[in-house]
Amino acid sequence: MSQLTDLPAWKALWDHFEAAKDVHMRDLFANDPERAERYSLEVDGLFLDYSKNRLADDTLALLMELAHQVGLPAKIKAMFKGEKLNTTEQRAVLHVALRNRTNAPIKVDGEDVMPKVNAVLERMGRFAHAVRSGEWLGYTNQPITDIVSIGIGGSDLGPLMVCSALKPYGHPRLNMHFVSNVDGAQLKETLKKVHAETTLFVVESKTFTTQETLTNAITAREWFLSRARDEKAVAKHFVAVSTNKKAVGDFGIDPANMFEFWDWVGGRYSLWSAIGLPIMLYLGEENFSELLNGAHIMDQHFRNAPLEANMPVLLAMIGVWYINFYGGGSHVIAPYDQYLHRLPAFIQQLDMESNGKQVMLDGSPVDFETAPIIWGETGINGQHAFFQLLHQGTHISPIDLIASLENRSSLPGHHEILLANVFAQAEAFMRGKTADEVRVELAEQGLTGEALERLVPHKVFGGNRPTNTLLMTRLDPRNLGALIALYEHKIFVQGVIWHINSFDQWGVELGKQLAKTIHAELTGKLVDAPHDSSTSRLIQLYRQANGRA
Ligand SMILES: O=P(O)(O)OC[C@H]1O[C@](O)(CO)[C@@H](O)[C@@H]1O
Repeated sequence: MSQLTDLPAWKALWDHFEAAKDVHMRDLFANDPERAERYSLEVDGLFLDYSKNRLADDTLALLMELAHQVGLPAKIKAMFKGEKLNTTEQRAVLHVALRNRTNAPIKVDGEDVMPKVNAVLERMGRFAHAVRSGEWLGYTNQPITDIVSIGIGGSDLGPLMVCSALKPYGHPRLNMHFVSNVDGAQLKETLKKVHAETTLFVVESKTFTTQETLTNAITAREWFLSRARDEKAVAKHFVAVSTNKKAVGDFGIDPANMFEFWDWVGGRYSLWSAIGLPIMLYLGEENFSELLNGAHIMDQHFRNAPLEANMPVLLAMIGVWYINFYGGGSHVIAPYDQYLHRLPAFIQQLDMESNGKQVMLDGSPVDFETAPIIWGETGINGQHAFFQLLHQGTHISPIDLIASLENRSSLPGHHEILLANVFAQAEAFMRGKTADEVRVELAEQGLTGEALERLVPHKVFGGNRPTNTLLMTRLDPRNLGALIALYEHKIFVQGVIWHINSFDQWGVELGKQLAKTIHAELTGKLVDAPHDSSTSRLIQLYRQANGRA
């Protein structure tokens, strides 16, 4: 495999970095009045301003050259063609088929997957219609009022994030609940809020072997049966979403109540599949279709736009510039929208579980950084918490500022304040405040001499801190679909650059294995498995506290 670090563009980028690393964005803006226009682009209802980054035309040209040299265009084609890019599991990577609105055939092992994708989508639509219209009745013949989605990771975060983001589109009779944590507190608190007669449980698990989800599902079923007192009633109140028909049957959910998806849909890329059932139940078939439409528009853009005018590619390569050259190991997602408050958590899994890898496709170790640490919070709350570090700390953390132009809260006076803060933060991160500007400001406040000078270094902002501003016309299903697909493809591009497999997640396995043994020890089924002294002591402490010493 050609080594990334041996590629001419990689080497040229290092030379360029040495020459350009100290350039200040203030100067880049001063020297190019058209910078904002040239360094921005729009895809449908999504506008990206990437002008407030430490890069110039030659930087971008080299980054695009690197993308060509690693063979990105061919990899994009390969994904859409259904090639098995997930090489450790021998699986295709085809979340794009789930939102393939043209219905052009997409083949896996010679079989066009579109007919089965559409068949499941239609079934989901019929079921969602029955629940939403009130035709689907519980065991006491009442319509469903509460939906409890039980899943974790990719089988939770997508539906949770989308249902939160699109709450204004939600069905007025339906209350959505999401249970992921095996800490019984979450399920217990949820069950306090619902009634067995009017609650539908959607058990979501790609493998249907995930301990957290199955434990929660079993407890939920026991709770339900303790009220309904009729096994037959389960069929009206439990449905499953999975790739594993047998395990669903073994669990006791009628396969007729199972919505299927396939191993070529990665967990964290699965909200477009039947895993999106809670979304469809809450938002309806039309809005779910719009979500798919938005993603499809981004897919088409990603597939067809030249690299230098390709939104996911630009975001990815700008990320590579900071991660690999500036050593910026973290990336902040800051939505200025309360409805998007779960977006940072969603993108955190999407990015870190995909690209948190240390070996390349051929198994050899990487000798460069891969995925950044993704973190974030609603921007306005972040401003009053961690933005201090982003402005004056020692790390460089690029930030995505995400907002909608249209006001959805309909409370007068709020949206302008919100957007003023988005734009002000982007400006402040870029411009900073020089020592001379601080002096003028302090002098205006009446300070002079030593008192003034003592304060100056504390009040200086270096600026030159990178941000991308992503604006949606409005936060609606279609724009949200496009936004999510944008991040999915960005992450794919970075994985291609780094020669890693973005679609497996072996790193989550070891802890799961060890937990099985320790669980057996905590429950007295196994005595004293070999551990290090720290782990043994922690187990001992648990036993003492629970009278099992
Ligand atoms: O859908 P499942 O099989 O229950 O898995 C849930 C999550 O667990 C993981 O495998 C990691 O723990 C994720 O990749 C996945 O989204």
